[in-house]
Amino acid sequence: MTYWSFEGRIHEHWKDLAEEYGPLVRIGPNEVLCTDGEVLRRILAVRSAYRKDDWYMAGRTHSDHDNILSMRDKELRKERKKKIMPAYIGKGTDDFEDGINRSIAAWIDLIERKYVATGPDFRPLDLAMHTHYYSLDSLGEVAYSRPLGYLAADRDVNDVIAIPKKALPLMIGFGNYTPLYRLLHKWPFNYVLPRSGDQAGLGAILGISSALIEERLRPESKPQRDMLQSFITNGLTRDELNVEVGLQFVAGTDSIASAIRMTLLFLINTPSAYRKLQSEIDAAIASNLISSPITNAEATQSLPYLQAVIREGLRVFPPIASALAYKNVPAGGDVIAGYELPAGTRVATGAAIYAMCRSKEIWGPDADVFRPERWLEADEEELAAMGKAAGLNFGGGQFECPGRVLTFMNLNKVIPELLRRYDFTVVNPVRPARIRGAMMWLVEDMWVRVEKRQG
Ligand code: HEM
Repeated sequence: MTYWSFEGRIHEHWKDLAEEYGPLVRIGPNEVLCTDGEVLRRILAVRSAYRKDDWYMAGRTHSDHDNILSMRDKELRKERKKKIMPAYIGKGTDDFEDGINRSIAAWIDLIERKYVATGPDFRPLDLAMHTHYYSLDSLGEVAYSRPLGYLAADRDVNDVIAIPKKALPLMIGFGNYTPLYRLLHKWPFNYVLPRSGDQAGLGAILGISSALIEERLRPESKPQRDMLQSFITNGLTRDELNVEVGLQFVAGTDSIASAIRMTLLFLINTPSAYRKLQSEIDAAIASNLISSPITNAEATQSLPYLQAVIREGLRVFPPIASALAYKNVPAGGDVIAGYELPAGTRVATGAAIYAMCRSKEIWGPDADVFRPERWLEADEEELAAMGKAAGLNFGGGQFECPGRVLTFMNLNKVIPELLRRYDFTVVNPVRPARIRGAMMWLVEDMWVRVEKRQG
């Protein structure tokens, strides 16, 4: 497991094991991989007695305090969720769309200034980096009411993207030895972890978010209507603010960047789907069905093919595909696929995502193919089953990702805004990008040529 983790291909290994051995595979002395959708939903359900395993310590952004991802105690999790969920569903905040619109405008402005090809003369654009700059700025807009400035700088300021990319394979590799995590969070080993105020890497982002929190907590500062303000209003303490805001950057930027960039890459490489989507967008513009910038409601109501593209993009390339995300079998044990599992057994629910999203049993012989049409051809019953399987992308039940609303809003807006203006082609069709999986995807060199569309 460690070897495959360092190689960046552990997700393929899980998929192969599930194909070879069926819905329950013993992957370690006390560890199993389960790919039975019904069982997974039962494990994750709101009332399930399963709890997060200590593996989740990997999700800590600060050694001394847990965030909602790393927190394992059920009661503490419930309490914390009550305080953070209003922000995630936009209760009491300004419309998330305003912030997203500002970031899309900044990205388009950057493309217009530097990357539009004129004849043979063109400057390649790295979609791997640009999608990440966009997601950092857009989260800054909705979380703090200000962009972090990555699109304006058009570079990885303080290596906040490059350094975590180097660290993630190590974290995932060591994640196979959970006791090492416990050690890593203790003095003096915790000195190797990122710290707020570091000059570079995640620590630099934690420093920026901590400064913004301090600024907002000053008695004289004017309250805003953003996620940070909602966290404060709902009672998060200074320490809790730091860990929850830090987590937003860990969980909510690379994931959205990956969803945008991989959906775009699959579209570029599937010209029939690319053209169909552009035609749908053009027809909607001609019939005045969508504004500029497009609203989330318009995208969901007037662009059915876009909806299919988004669902297919998330299915074929799940943004978080190689996290083990162990949950512990509760007291009394459990029976899965006819096997009795004792209390404490670790069920790798996260490792199931890629295997399920690419399962031929669920999706048919073309499971590995990007084919948005499958979402439009399915009848109601099939659609419900497909939605359930692909929905695992966001976890589920008591462990469900709270960033779902933001994710779909970003995809609904960014993809049509780019495709209505530009045509993208990959610079190197033989190797469109360098991609490795390490919980998130480590994507480099996704160079594209951008041409402005006529008319
Ligand atoms: C394509 C986008 C995304 C995907 C696929 C995704 C997926 C996931 C998954 C699989 C989990 C873990 C479930 C588990 O522990 O079993 C998770 C948790 C989480 N995600 Fe997301 N996520 C996405 C975007 C976001 C965004 C945009 C944010 C925030 C701005 C976010 C914040 C979180 C948080 C805070 C948790 C921890 C929840 C908890 O433990 O209760 N995610 N996400």
